[in-house]
Amino acid sequence: MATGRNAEKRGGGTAHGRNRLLRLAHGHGMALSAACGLSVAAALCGLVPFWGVYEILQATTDGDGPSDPHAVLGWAAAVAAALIGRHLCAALSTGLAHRVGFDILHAVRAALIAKTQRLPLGFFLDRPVGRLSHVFQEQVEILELFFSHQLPDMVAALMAPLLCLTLMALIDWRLAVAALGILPLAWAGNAWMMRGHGPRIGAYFGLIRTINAEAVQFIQGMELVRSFTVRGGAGGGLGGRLVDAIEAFRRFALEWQTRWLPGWSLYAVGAGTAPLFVAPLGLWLHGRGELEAPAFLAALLLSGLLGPPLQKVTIYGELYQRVRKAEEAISAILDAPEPPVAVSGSEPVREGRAFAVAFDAVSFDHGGKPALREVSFTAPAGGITALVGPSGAGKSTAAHLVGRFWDVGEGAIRIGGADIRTIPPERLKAMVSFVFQDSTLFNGSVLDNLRMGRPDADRETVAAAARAARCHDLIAALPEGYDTPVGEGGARFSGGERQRIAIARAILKDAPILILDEPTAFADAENEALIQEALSGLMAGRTAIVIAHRLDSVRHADRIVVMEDGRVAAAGRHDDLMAACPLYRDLTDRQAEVLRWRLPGTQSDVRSGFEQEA
Ligand SMILES: Nc1ncnc2c1ncn2[C@@H]1O[C@H](COP(=O)(O)OP(=O)(O)OP(=O)(O)O)[C@@H](O)[C@H]1O
Repeated sequence: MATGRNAEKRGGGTAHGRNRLLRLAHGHGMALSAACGLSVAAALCGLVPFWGVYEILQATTDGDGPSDPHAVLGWAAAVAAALIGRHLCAALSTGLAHRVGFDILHAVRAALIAKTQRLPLGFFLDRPVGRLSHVFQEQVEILELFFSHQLPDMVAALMAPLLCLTLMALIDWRLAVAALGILPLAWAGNAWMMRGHGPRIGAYFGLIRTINAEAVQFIQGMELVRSFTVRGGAGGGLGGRLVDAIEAFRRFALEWQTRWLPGWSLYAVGAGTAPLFVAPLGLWLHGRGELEAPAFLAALLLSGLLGPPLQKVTIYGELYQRVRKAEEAISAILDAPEPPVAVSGSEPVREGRAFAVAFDAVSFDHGGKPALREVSFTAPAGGITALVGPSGAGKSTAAHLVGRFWDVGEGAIRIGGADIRTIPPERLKAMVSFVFQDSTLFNGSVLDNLRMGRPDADRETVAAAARAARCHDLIAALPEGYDTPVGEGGARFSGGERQRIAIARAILKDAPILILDEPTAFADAENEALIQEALSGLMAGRTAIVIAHRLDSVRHADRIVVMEDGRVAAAGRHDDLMAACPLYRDLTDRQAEVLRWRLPGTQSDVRSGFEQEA
């Protein structure tokens, strides 16, 4: 059975990522420990004034005056130092933790970027952009927030109640025990609040991912949205889905808050009511002469300090669950299986200017749905091979497999005799160039975009490639020439102009194999002629696989492979196929019909196509 993308699931998993938080912290252990220690020190300093006041009261209410004036002064100084020390420690802790947080933020983003360059391109075709950008942005920031803020605060919030109880026990252990009376109520509130919390956090992130994915589609499809404003039309659909996603999130958040509130209220009341347990016992002990007034007062004040850190502990516990989910999403990318490189099993690549590309009984499924079945054909070295066939026949899938967007399920694709799975990914990347129907340009100058093909190319070489791709004049006429910014996604250029720049990029890259996916699909007549000229320059001496819907553009190809339903129906030259392949004849007839219906002047006549000398 062809396995295709299913193999990805088997090889994946997040086993390596289980302790990723710990691994991320590794190397920052000293700084993180210092940040947490300083945070605890700040909490301790916050308690010193209470203890100091207690000591001072003890010393001054004993008799006619302070029994030990030096001790009183000493405690006053300690209180003052603690007030300053508390803020100093907190500031140092924050500073240290932020350094670690931003280091980790940087390291995770760098790891994600490096990983995404090693992942097969199919990984990105299979996932919505919004979902991936949510991981790169928000979820990485959740980790940064955790290390910068939450971890030191959480440690301090856990330690503060223990310190409080210790001081109370030093005053009178019975009062400390009484303060523990808050625990049953707080525990019950916490348990109530946390019911079903794990799945809800998962649902929370799921809804945010949906909003991101819909927002990206909505903005990218704005032209469509504006053109179809009719109620229930495609535009209404895109906008409507985003509105629905936002509304679903609002409903979810409100429902979650409603469920969470009673438990939280119970917990907050429970955690904050220690004085109610301490006061009656203290009064009773004081009445029996077993507890002095200053000690009673200090214990009462200390018990009042138990509530806020305990409330923080719960909030941080909830935030920690979000951190775990974010870490899981990041790990799912970092631990995703990379295309394996087999070390043996085929001939080595036979060096040469051009390489033949051979499909050998290739089968492939898209997530269980068969897309290619035992496809075999050879694209001859240095020649043009056209893939034609009805929509959904598997042409794009076959072309993508040459670049290992996904790995074949069964069979093999060979370049120059070598199974592409044995070719190191960097080498394969250098061997194959793609030009798609609608090429993307990246924010940056025209020069930056062209140099993606060859980063070390000098300006003269870049200009020569642009001349060959018929876009030099267009670029030279721009206000800053080759240094002109292209605008977001190349917005400054028409579709046809973008295609010619993409072709110049491919000329610079100088890969021996070209995959062209209908590169003239969206061009007007004038641009189409220019793109054809540019492509002729690009294809010279290279092995080209061209996906073509318009058969007239490839009638001169060296080989035409007719695909139907994931299989090769026939292969040969135009004349042979016209004689022997009814499907090809039918496709050609239908196209001729379309050309007859074309409005006069809107499109070029049947073109010369990719000429054989190309
Ligand atoms: N990323 C994908 N995920 C799931 N199914 C896919 C994916 N890409 C293609 N398919 C399915 O695989 C089959 C072959 O699609 P493919 O795009 O390769 O055909 P095609 O001949 O290039 O079609 P077209 O001419 O319309 O572009 C179709 O049934 C299609 O729905």
